[in-house]
Amino acid sequence: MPYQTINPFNNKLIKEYQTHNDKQVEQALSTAHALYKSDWAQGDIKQRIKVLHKLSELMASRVDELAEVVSVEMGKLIGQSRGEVQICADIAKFYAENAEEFLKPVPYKSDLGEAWVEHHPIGVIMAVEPWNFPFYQLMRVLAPNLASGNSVLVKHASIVPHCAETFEKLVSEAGAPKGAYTNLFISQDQVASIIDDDRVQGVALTGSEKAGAIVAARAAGKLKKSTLELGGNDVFAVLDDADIDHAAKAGAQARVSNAGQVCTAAKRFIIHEKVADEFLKKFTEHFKALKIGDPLDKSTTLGPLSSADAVKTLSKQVDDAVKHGAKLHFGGKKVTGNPGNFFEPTILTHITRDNPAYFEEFFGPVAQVYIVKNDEELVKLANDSHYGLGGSVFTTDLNRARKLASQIETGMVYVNSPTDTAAELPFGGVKRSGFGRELSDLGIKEFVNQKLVVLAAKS
Ligand SMILES: NC(=O)C1=CN([C@@H]2O[C@H](COP(=O)(O)OP(=O)(O)OC[C@H]3O[C@@H](n4cnc5c(N)ncnc54)[C@H](OP(=O)(O)O)[C@@H]3O)[C@@H](O)[C@H]2O)C=CC1
Ligand SMILES: CCCCCC(=O)O
Repeated sequence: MPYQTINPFNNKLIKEYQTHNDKQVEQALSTAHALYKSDWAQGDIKQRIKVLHKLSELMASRVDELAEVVSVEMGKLIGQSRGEVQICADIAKFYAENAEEFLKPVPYKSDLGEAWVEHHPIGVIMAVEPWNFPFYQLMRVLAPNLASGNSVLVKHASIVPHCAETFEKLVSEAGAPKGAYTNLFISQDQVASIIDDDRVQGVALTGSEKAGAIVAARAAGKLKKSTLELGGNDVFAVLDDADIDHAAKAGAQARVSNAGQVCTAAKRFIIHEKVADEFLKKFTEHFKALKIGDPLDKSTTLGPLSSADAVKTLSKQVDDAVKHGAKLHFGGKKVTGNPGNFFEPTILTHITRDNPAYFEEFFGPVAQVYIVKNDEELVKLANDSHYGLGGSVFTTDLNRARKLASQIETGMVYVNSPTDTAAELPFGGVKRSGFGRELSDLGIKEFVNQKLVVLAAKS
């Protein structure tokens, strides 16, 4: 796949980027490994924390400029791109302020003697990242690993090379030495060869199940740990005692944010039968009010999908769903007469379990609406999924919410809010949504050696 910047708003090719050859890859690997062996990685964490503070300041001071790079390259609304840049600054700051605490030795009580667990970097980490949050996905893997002393090589998605190059420059400008973070415009075969290399000790991927399965299998074949954050088919549950105005507005936003291209977007709307008509009416009104347009125009409320292929995939999914009996309550088609990758906000109802759509993730502004009689039916439907990433429950009864949150088989559940993300909270899922956690104290420990040391009581 060529590394190209194509503006999804008008499908104009802006720039094609030169790929890296095997010699350049070896140079990057060798530099990253040498840095891991140096005092930079093995020595005082304070030198690394200083870089994260600077990186946070740099991103926070360039929100508008960096946000435009995102919106032009993958079509995110400019306001949402600004939010993405800001959370990147927050993540860098969070690890700058907390990594030392997370990685300090942990004492263990033992009859064997004085015991503690130390946290050491393990080497070069290969990261493979997607286009939908082109800076956030990079910061999510860089910040904890730079703090712990691991060197990071990244293969970013081939449709966001400007974001990839820009982020690498920011890390360098923040004072990170060469080798701490290296962006590689490489092929999938080159990724495989890098994973095979003994200097690489871990692999992190965010993306599709298909990519995750291939990359994690390659890593496992070399006995290397991987973390995967893959697709999701998150429920947005609305109980009979919920604030319907709030749920309908939050639900519409949760489905169409980033044009629906979010792994933790609300995708399956499971509504209690007592409030289904009211919810669907208000939810549909919000979809009708959406305004497609240039992501750089702040009056736009629904941007383009990331690529023409993404529109083709989504269009086929919707057509197939209807062919298998789903009812098209609203929308359903690619927007015509526009050079951009626009798809109508769409609502599908009456999806039965034998419809392929029932188990499919729709990575675009397409909502599936289901109606249930009670909480038991809700949980059964919510958990009848190959995925298990996030999910949300809207209700005024928090005890009922707590019970449901514990019963829903995902990595994250939010009550009275769509699934979100924050530096201090773990992020990740189960089942085919992947494994491992990013962010928070959990994210920094995925790729460290948690080494036990015991001073034996009896010599
Ligand atoms: N969890 C998440 O946040 C995301 C999930 N997705 C899921 O993925 C689906 C498709 O989106 P898409 O962008 O095509 O996702 P992909 O999984 O194809 O791409 C994600 C990243 O993986 C790389 N990649 C893909 N296959 C391989 C491979 N065999 N070896 C090494 N690297 C590989 C891609 O490179 P390249 O770009 O060069 O193909 C990209 O950098 C979406 O519908 C959604 O379900 C997508 C984006 C984010
Ligand atoms: C809100 C941001 C979540 C990003 C999750 C993803 O699509 O990878």
